[in-house]
Amino acid sequence: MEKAFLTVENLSKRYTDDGLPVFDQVSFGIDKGEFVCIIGHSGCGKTTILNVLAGLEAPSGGVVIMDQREVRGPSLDRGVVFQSHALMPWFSVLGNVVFAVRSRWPDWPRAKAEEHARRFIEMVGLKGAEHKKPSELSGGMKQRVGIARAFSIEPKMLLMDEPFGALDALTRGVVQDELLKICSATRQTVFMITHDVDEAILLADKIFLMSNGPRARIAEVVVNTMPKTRTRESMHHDPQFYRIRNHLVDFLVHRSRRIQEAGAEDVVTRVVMPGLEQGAPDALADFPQAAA
Ligand SMILES: Nc1ncnc2c1ncn2[C@@H]1O[C@H](COP(=O)(O)OP(=O)(O)OP(=O)(O)O)[C@@H](O)[C@H]1O
Repeated sequence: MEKAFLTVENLSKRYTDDGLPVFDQVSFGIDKGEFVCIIGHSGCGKTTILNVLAGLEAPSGGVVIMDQREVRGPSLDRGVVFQSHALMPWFSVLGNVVFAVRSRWPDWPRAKAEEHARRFIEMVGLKGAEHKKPSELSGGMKQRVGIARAFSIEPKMLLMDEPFGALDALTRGVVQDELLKICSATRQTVFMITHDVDEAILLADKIFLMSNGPRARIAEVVVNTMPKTRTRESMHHDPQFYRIRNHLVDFLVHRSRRIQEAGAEDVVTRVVMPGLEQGAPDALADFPQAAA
C-alpha cells in the first residue's frame, strides 16, 4: 500500500523515566492536501503530538515521516500557528510576514519578498493594514497575520494548535472562512487541534478522536462525509451534520474516558463514517471492553 504523505508510526511520549506515557502506540497517516482536526480532552497529549510533528519535541518511541523523510527537528517545511500569535511587536504586519519569507528564501531581493508577503496578507483579508504594528491590531487580525505568515513560507504541512481559541465567536467565524478559502486555493495539508466540534466539522476532512491519558490513543478516525462545499451557514441543514456532531460529543462525554478505563492495550484505531449511519450510532460496538 502506498504510504501517506505524513506517516506516524507507534509514537509514544513519556516525560519522566518512571511515569506512564502520555500517549503510546499512536499511528496515523495524513494524505497530501488533507485537513485533519484532532479532538480530545484537555491533557490527553494533543499539543505534545503536534510538537513532535513539528520537530520541537522528540518522541520517546516511534517515528514521524513526512514526504519520505524522518522528522528530527524543526524545519521550514512545517509551518506552525499557535493560539498566541507570537508576532514580533516591533515589526509591522508586512514586516512580520516578510521576515518569515526571507528566512525561507534568503536570496530573494526585498521587493520580491514583499510582493510575495503582500499576496498572503491580502488572502487573509488584511489589505490596507500592512503598515500597522501588532499593538494596533485586534486579536482576530493578529491571528490572521499568524496565518498569513505560516502560509507565506509555503510549508509542506501546516500545524495549528487551537489557532482560534482566543477569538470571539463572530471573529472566529470570519477567520475560519478565510482559512477555508486559502486551503481550497492552495490545497494545503493541515493538522489542527481544536476543542470545538462544529469547527472540526466545518474545516476537517477527517477528525481524529483521542482517548484520555495516560496512555492515550487515537481511538477513532471520523471521516467527514459532508459535501466539500459546506459553509457555516448551510451545514446545519444537512442531517449528516447532527449525526457527526452527536458522534463526536458522545466520544468526548462517554467513550474517551471509558476506553481509557477499560485499558488501552487492545484499542485499535477504527475508521468511522457516522454521517452516513442511519439511526443512533452504536458507539461502543467495536469497544466491547469499554461498553460495560
Ligand atoms: N514539558 C512537559 N513536561 C512534563 N509534562 C508535560 C510537559 N508538557 C506536557 N506535559 C504533560 O503531558 C500531558 C499532555 O499535555 P498536552 O499539552 O500535550 O495536552 P493537550 O491535550 O494538548 O491539552 P490541552 O487541550 O489542555 O492543551 C499533560 O498531562 C501535561 O501535564
